[in-house]
Amino acid sequence: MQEIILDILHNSIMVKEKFIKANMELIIQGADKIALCLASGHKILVFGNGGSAADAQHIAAEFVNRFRIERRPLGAIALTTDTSIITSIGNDYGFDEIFEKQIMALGQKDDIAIGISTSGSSPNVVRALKTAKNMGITTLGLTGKGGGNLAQYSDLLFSVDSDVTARIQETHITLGHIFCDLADRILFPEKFSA
Ligand SMILES: O=C(CO)[C@@H](O)[C@H](O)[C@H](O)[C@H](O)COP(=O)(O)O
Ligand SMILES: [Zn+2]
Repeated sequence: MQEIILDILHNSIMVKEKFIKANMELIIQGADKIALCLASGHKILVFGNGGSAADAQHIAAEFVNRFRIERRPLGAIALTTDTSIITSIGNDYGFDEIFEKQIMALGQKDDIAIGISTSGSSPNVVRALKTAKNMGITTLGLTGKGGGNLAQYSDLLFSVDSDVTARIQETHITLGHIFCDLADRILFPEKFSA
């Protein structure tokens, strides 16, 4: 058992480290886009299924409430939380449209859509990101190896080189925290000076 635990830990560290070192510039570019979007009064729309739905909510909460510094609330909405919206769209149109219709309702040009799918092939995430791109919304795809169908609709693609869902998710939430930290530093530099 101890060997298994240590193997999971080691793997989690390796996957994260490899991803971050290989994508440093891309990560900074993503944080810049997020900061610019929020500075201009636009918002982040974030969505995914299962563990990635939890990640979407976690990331939105950091922006709306706070991360590590005291600052004004920043605009972010997880499209995974309103059960009336999700069940009515799912019931009347189908599960594949639960995020897409919310993007159509809430999204505005120059917002940012963050679609999270470890396989890159969840139809509801792919459809929403495609529609967002067509609406002039900047699209960030957080995915696993290769990026699947999500890749073609992602202005910036954050593809984690692993095929283990849990390891990919662990890297995604680390990336989410890095985005929050960097966006705060770009938006509120005075709060970080000594
Ligand atoms: O958290 C986990 C597995 O770690 C699961 O709940 C997982 O998120 C679900 O199976 C999702 O439906 C997988 O979707 P996706 O990441 O391939 O888009
Ligand atoms: Zn999980």
